[in-house]
Amino acid sequence: MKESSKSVANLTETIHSLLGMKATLTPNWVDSVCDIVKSIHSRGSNARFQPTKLDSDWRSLSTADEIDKDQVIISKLNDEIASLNSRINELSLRRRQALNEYLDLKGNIRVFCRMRPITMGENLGRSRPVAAPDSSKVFLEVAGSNSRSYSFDRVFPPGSSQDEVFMEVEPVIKSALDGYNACLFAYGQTGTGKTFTMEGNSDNPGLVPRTIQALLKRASNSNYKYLFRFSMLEIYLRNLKDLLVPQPVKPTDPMPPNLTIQMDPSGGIDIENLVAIPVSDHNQALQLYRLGCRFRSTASTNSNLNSSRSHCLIRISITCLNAPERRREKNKVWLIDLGGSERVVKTKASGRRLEEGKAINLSLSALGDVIYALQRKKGHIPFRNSKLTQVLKDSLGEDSKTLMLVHVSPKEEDLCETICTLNFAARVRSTCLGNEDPTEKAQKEAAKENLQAVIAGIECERQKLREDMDKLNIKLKSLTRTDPSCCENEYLALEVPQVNPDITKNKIKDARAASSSKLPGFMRPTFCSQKKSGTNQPMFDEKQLFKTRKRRTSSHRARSVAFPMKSGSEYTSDCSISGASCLVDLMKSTADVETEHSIDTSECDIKMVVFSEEKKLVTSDKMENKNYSMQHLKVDKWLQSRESRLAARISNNRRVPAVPLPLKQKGKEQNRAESLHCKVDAKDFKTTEIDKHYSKNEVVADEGASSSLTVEVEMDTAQSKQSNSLMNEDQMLDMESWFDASLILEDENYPFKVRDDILSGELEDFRQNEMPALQKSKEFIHEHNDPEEKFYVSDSSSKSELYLREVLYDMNMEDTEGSASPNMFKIQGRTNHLDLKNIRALFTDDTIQKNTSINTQNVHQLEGNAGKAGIYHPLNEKVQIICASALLGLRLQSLGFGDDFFNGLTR
Ligand SMILES: Nc1ncnc2c1ncn2[C@@H]1O[C@H](COP(=O)(O)OP(=O)(O)OP(=O)(O)O)[C@@H](O)[C@H]1O
Repeated sequence: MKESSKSVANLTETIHSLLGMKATLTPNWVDSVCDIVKSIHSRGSNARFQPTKLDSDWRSLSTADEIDKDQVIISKLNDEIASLNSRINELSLRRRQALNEYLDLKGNIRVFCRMRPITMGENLGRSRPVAAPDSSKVFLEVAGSNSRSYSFDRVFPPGSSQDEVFMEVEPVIKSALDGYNACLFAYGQTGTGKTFTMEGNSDNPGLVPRTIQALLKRASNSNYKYLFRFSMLEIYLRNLKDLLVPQPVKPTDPMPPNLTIQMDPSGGIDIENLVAIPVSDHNQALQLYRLGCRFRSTASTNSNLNSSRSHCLIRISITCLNAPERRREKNKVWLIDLGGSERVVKTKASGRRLEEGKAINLSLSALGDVIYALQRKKGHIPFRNSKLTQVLKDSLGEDSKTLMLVHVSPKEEDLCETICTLNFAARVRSTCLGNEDPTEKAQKEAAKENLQAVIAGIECERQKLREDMDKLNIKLKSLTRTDPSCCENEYLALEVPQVNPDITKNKIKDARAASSSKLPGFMRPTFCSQKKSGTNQPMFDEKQLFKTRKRRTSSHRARSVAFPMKSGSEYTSDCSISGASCLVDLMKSTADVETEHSIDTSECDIKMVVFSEEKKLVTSDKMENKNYSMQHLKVDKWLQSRESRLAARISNNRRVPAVPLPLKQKGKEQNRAESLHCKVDAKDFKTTEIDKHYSKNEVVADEGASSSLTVEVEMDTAQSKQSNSLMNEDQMLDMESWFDASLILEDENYPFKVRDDILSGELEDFRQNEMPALQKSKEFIHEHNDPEEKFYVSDSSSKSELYLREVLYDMNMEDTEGSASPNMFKIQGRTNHLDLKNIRALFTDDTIQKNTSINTQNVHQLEGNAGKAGIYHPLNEKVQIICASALLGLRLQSLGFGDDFFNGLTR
């Protein structure tokens, strides 16, 4: 049965292949096929093959009526679709070649000129200095005999519409779909309509929305699947800024990372950290574009109330694999709204405006040089002269299409700027009126027209074939009851990369780590420099991205003030500045009017656009993000509490290191200690801490030796080494945490009481994390407790003694080489900087210093008050000598103690 099902499954394929060889069919073969079919029917298989005669070709099939008619039709349809498909591909290839030839004839670098109309309220002046006598010439009327005319690939007079402009641009867009890199520039004096051409308005959309629409529409009509990714950045004062990353609003807001230009081995340019968002829908792309526009650096100038102070670059990356008509699998289209060129002599700009103007002019000049060099096919192309040309290096070469839309003002007062602009355009185009040979020009025109006709013919034929294919697909669908597009093997299953902030963040982090790890230490960025440059911030800060930043409401805007600029400045126009920046700016030069960088855009806006069509993904990712966030929250919480604890300690003037209790407390506390040795999770944390300390130092208050005032330190090197070898890294860490927590304060009734405020926050952490480890270490200490290795201190052990004990303790921790370490110093080899800091703090603490200064005078004073709680007991001379020697030997100074302390001990 299994075998028969298999043969049924294979039958279709077998028959198809046999039908494909119908020319060589023999009656015997036909009979054998019919037998197979019959045998299948007789076995009751669910195959529905009803061979019938379809056309004359099949009359030879004696049992044709048993062949499934549907299957034959389906196979025929598939064949026809496949042949149509290959024909369309062939035509596409021919069209690409023809288009490329056409664009070559037109010039890979083409220059258009658009003249801005006179806007409402503008004074035209006495005469009209700029005129467009035909569609390729601009005539400039200058006083005297200096009138000039300039030639362009196309001139758009003042009344021309956005549609007309786009029609001329469209071949470049088609070329971009064919796999060529393309650049579209809007160049011109400030206020001449560059942004209008590129962006347009709701009634007259500009080149950017039209280009996006055209690309998406054409791609949807293609046989292949395209992936588009949208990026937007600006070059402001020689810095690259990603416009799709939320920009800081307040000075305290984190800076987005700086973008850097990278060149891959194949010469391709990549902008590191630049966000590229996959777009599949026109509206989605437009929303991103609008969001990016809101982050642009703009300011009010004399010439334009809303002047762009940077170059705005939109990059549409196109990926399409295996399409034969494409030049390369990945290419990009750049749509660039250049900053307005300015004449500083005229604008009299100063301060930031001057800087901005200078930066814009320099990069425009660099761009002109590059295009000029490319036109002249020079050996050296000066790409490195500006960030703009560096970014566009791989999109401005021979194999790319470049279109520059030069904008001029119709006003007489702008004549100088217009001349500059037209000269720039002429240089870029490398041709002026009169330079071209008329015969050559006519031939070129004829060839262009011919190619245009070829392209139109191909497109028409392709369209017809496409329609036929669509019809066949519908028919096939009705027969197979499946979506033929799914079966179309020509379509590539392009996996659209999802924007995962975590991945992006990690990628950037890794990349940074990798790049910085290659550098020697002194060249690596410090924390401060990173913070300054913003590189320490993740590109997609999770908190930032998912947190709704408060939008500036209209009331907030209303609080912005409008004030006139100082006379004499170029900013005679009123400038709206937010209240926050107002005072600062008034104090500065008025020329330094705040450039508006980021307005009214929240991260949520971007998120909404990016994830609008990927809600499912977000939902599933959310869980991961949540877990991730929770983990981070835990760590953050821990770090915060730790920081606050440290801060509290540092600011606390009454801080003393942990010391064992004086004799009079001994009995009570020893009992507590004993009870806690058995019960580690006791509720009384204070006692636990104290007990821990006892355990740590193995200090035993000896009642019998209460008046001896002797500290005996017995050192057993062998034992010590053994102990050290037994203490593992975890235990060391636990001990460190534990020491960190063991701060106690003086109190009248309970002289060495654990500070509740410090420890309360730690209690839970301690119970959960440190207690088990502590218990382990305690057990360890008890296990290795040798009575001979104990510190013997008097009942009335003073703070001084105990302080020295602390010093010795820390010293021994520092002295990893020291062979004379007592067994009790089990954390040898690890520097406990926190404890060290605590001890240092003693010496800077007035109150404590008074009591703990170890000099003879103080010792005598303290001796007199030995019986009183809270007063240090004088030290025995012997102890002083031992300790001083030990301190000396163990490089006290390397611990950071000053000479005062050292002298005090040795005196
Ligand atoms: N072709 C046009 N039709 C109608 N209005 C136009 C046209 N060109 C420009 N404008 C208007 O002129 C003004 C200035 O234009 P726009 O802001 O686009 O200049 P710009 O060259 O981008 O200036 P900048 O370089 O300072 O940013 C705008 O109000 C715009 O609407």
